Amino acid sequence: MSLLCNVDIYSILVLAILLIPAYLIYAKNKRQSLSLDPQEALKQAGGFIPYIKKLHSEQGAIASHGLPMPNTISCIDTAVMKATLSCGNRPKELFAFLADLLGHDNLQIYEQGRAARFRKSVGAAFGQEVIEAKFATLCDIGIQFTNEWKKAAEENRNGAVIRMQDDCLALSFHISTKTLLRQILIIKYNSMNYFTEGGTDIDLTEFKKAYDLALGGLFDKQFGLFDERDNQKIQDALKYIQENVKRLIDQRREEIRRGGKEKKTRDLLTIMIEDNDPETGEPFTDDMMYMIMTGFLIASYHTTGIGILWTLFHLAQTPEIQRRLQQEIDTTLQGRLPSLADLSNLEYLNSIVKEAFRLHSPGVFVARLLPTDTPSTFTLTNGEELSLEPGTTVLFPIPLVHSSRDYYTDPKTFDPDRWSRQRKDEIKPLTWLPFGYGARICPAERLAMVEVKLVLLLIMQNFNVELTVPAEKVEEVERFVLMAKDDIPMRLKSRCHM
Ligand code: HEM
Repeated sequence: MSLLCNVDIYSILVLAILLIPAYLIYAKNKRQSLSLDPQEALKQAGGFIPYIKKLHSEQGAIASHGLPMPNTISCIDTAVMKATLSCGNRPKELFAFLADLLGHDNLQIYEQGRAARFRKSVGAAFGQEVIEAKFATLCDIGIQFTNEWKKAAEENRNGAVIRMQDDCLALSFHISTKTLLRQILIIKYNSMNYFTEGGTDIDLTEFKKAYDLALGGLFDKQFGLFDERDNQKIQDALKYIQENVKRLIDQRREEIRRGGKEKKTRDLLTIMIEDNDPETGEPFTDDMMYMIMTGFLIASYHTTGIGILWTLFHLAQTPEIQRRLQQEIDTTLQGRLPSLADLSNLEYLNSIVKEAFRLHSPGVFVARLLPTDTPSTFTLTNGEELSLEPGTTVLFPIPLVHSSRDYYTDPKTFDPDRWSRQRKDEIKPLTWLPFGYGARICPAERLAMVEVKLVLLLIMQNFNVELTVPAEKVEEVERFVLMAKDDIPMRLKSRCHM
C-alpha cells in the first residue's frame, strides 16, 4: 500500500516535471501571440493559415483574440455557418487589397442586395446552356495542352517533366480568358514554350504575367509582406491589365455592333453589353464592365488552375487511385472524348476532385460581415452561446474546417471513397467549403467543376503522373489562392507506351 502511494506520488512528480516546462512554453507562446502585433505574428507564423491555425489551437473553435483585423473572429463551427446562410455582406477592409485593381466599389464587396441583383442579371452566363455551348471550346483547349505534353512525353521513354503549376495556370488562364472574354489570343506561354500560335488581340504571356504580379503584390501589401521595391512593377502591371481588358471590351462591343445580336447563349460580356445595369436601369458603364470582367478573371483563373494542380498532386502520390480512375474513364469512354453528361456520370472522378479540394482548397477563407445595427447571438454546436458586437467580421478558414477531426475521420488521408454513394451521408452539412456557402457562394461552381474534371480526365486518359520531388518538399504559399512555392514538377508518362 505504502509502495503504491509512493509510486503515485513519484508518478505525479515526474508528470509535473514533464508538464510544467511544456505548459510554460505553451503559456509563453500564447502570451507572445497575443502580445505581438498581429501583423508581425502573422509574418512569423509564415502566413495567414498557419497563424489562424495557431490561434485556434490556443482558443478552440472560435478564435477571437489576436486576429490581424479589428472586430474580427475566426470560426470553424458549422452552427455559425448555418445561422449565417442568408448573410451576404463581406467586410470591405479584408478585400481592400483588390481596390487598386478593381476600384473601391467592386463586386467582392457589393452590399448583399446589390450583389444579389447583379448575380441574378448575369446568372445566365454560368447556366447550363452556356456550359453546353462552351464545352467544345474547353475540350479544344484541354486537347491542345495534352497534345503538346504528349509530344514531349513520347520523345522519351521516361516521359516529360513538366512544371505543373505553371502549366495548369497557363491552361486555366487560357480557359478563363476564352470563356469570359472569348477573344483570339496569342498564346506563347507554358513551361515548355509550346505555343507560338498567331493572333492579334493580346499577348497571353504578358497578360498572365501582369495578373500574377498585380494580384501577388496587392495581396502581399495587405498582409504586410510587400517589398516596396516592387511597387513600380505592380503599377505597370495594373496599367497593362486595365488597358487590355478595356480594349477587349471595346473589340467585343464593335463585334456585336457589326454582327447584330448574339443568339441564345450569351456570355458575361455580351450580357453586359446588351443589357442594362440592374442598379441604374442604364447601360453598364465601361468602368463597371472593366471591374466585372477583371473581377471574374481573378475569381476564375488562379482558383481553377490551382484546383487542377493540387488534384494532380494527390493523384501523383497514389498510383492505385490513379489506376482506378483511369479504369473508370477507359471503361466509360472507350478512348473517345467525353461529353458533358459523361463528366456528371464519372463518380470516382467526382469523388477525387471533392477530396482533393478538401485537402487543398484553392481559396483559404470565406468572410462575412454580420449586421451592423444589432448584436448577433449564436448557439454553438457545443451548446454555448456566442454573442458578437454589431458589425463583427467572421472568417471561416476553409483548410481548418476541412481538416477538423470533428467533421472528418482520418482528415489528413486522401480518401476519395469518403464521397462515394455508400458513404457520403457521413459528410456533415457545411463542412466542405471550397466554393464558399450561402448567399455569396461562388456563382460559377458548376462551370468550374466541369473545367477541372475535364482537364483531369484528359490528363488521366493520356498519361500516368508521378511526382519528381518528394511530396514533403512541396511547400505551400498563400497568394490570392494556396499555391506551391516552387512549383510542382511532375513526370508525365504517355500511356501509349504502357
Ligand atoms: C475551382 C475553381 C473555383 C473556386 C475554388 C472558387 C471559389 C470561390 C469562393 C470560395 C468564393 C467566395 C464564396 C463566398 O464568399 O461564400 C467565390 C466567389 C466568386 N467566384 Fe468562384 N471559384 C472558382 C471558380 C470560379 C469561376 C470559374 C468563376 C467565373 C467564371 C468564379 C467567379 C466567382 C465570383 C464572381 C465570385 C464572387 C461572387 C459574389 O461576390 O457574389 N469562380 N469563388
